[in-house]
Amino acid sequence: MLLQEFSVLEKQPTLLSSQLFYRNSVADLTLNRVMLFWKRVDMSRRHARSFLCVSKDAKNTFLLLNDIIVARETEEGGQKNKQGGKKEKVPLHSYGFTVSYADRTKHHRWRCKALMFHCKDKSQCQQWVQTINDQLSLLCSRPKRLLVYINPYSGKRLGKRIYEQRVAPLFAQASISTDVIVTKHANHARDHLETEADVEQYDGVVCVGGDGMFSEIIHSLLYRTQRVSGVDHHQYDQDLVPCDLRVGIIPAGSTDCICYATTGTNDPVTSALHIVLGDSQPIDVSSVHHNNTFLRYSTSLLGYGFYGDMLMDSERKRWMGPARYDLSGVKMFLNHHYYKGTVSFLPAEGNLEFPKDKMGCRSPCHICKTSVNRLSLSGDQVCEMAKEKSDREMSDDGAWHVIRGTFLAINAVCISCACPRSPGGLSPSAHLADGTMDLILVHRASRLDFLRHLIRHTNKDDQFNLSFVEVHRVRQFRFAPEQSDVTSEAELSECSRKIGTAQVGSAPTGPGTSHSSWSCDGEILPQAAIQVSVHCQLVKLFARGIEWGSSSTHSHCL
Ligand SMILES: Nc1ncnc2c1ncn2[C@@H]1O[C@H](COP(=O)(O)OP(=O)(O)OP(=O)(O)O)[C@@H](O)[C@H]1O
Ligand SMILES: CCCCCCCCCCCCC/C=C/[C@@H](O)[C@H](CO)NC(C)=O
Ligand SMILES: [Ca+2]
Repeated sequence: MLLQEFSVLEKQPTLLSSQLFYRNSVADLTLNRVMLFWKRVDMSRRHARSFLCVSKDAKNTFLLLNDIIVARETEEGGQKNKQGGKKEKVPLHSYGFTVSYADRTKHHRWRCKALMFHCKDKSQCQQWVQTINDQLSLLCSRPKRLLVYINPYSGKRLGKRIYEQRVAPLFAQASISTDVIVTKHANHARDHLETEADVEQYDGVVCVGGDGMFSEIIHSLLYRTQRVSGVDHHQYDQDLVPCDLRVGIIPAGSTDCICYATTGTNDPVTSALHIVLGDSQPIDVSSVHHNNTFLRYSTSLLGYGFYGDMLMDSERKRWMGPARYDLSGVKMFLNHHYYKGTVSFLPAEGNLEFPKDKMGCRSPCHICKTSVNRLSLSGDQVCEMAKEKSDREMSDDGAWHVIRGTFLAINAVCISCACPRSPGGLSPSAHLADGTMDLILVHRASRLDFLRHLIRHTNKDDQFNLSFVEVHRVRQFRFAPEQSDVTSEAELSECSRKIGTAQVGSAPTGPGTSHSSWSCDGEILPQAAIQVSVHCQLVKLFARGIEWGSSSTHSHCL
């Protein structure tokens, strides 16, 4: 924070101010509506001198109220600090209080830290604790009650331990009450949330697991929201109603790309702190239809060809944990299958950036801020947008682009899909909440070229700057696989066995057949012919997007 900004915030009306002890020195501590700040007093001078003006180490002189978790009275004789440090000496007074706060550390990770102040008597100490906590209770975006689902089999099967050891203590510290359900089978969370849970009593739902668990949660929340609002999600062109309840993700899965792309890391403590502080980040969701039947929602990767085949192969290796993706990835790379089909898409119009621009989505993102959710618009604005939409569709073939080709991969992402394996993600400059998705078409190419493309996901080179790769920012797309005349009964029954849901008459999909299958956030879709439409800001997360800079940026440093 700049000194000028600090000076503005400092001038807010004072709520409480006293002289007390901080780090064995006398300090003037002040609380106003936006921050807690302190100035060390130089006792050797007649007039108190501001620590801010004289110290070379001007760190830790203020905390924004938004970053404070809680204030508590400290036990007599000092308290071990949270990082396992030494007991702080209590020099003159045995009464003290601790202020816990969220501190930004390297690589977008946050940690819970604590500051200790010592008071002259117990009543002063109590007054400080009470006043700080009263102010915190006015921050109404902070959750008080959460419903938590833990998938004990996600990723390396550490979900339960991660929650109990690293997350639950933070929730307890912030006085958040929780109902915790450890799932017993796939879709347990989805069914419970949809039919049994009394969602009205919660301020949010937390899933401990990976992208698949997040997908379960948002499916039930979105089903419920559309049902309550009388919206039929089977209608492809229907505007969907956004879900009010926020979702928190404690990463414990194999990919964790929703968490990584919305917080900048896959760190459980960071996610827990975003939840505790009540952050809110909307994200786009796409709906996938086959004819006029709704299939699924997607927030991360909708992938046909390479990723679809890889996902289908990796499902049989789930017991291997995250390594299953590496093995299946290598296998599919060596198989080098390509698939014929026709992709049609409606490009995103308006004042938008493009996927090849180097500007990513960084918080606070002006692109996402100005991309409004339809339901937050006035009646006139809705009419205007509806007219634009119908004009666009009337001029139909002019607006829709059609590409017939042979593809190694077709990927559609609403967000960057950054994850530990690919820190930039499948589309590094995709926006979290701009109402568009990036459609990446990887045309037939040699193995070596495809390898170059894949490797560029893992480094800073541009994976789109290759002649066989094209990328478009779109609002809708359709895919039709080329009809195969080699479909045999054996292929059909193999397909039904693999996905369990194949309809009689649908073409077989997957490696070794003429059609691939779509992986939709880790689930295999039963049909290859799909229509996809993006819905702007349909779901909200306890996150704040990726902030500028990856190194330590203490909010309390001047
Ligand atoms: N108790 C359970 N037993 C078996 N499967 C479960 C259980 N609970 C949830 N699932 C299913 O497990 C699937 C995968 O879980 P999850 O996404 O948490 O982990 P992952 O696949 O390791 O991670 P990622 O999706 O990030 O790659 C989910 O789609 C979910 O439906
Ligand atoms: C030879 C090196 C190749 C490295 C290629 C790395 C590319 C990794 C990109 C992964 C993006 C993952 C997007 C997220 C998808 C999830 O929905 C899904 C289910 O969890 N996970 C996967 C792996 O499909
Ligand atoms: Ca988007």
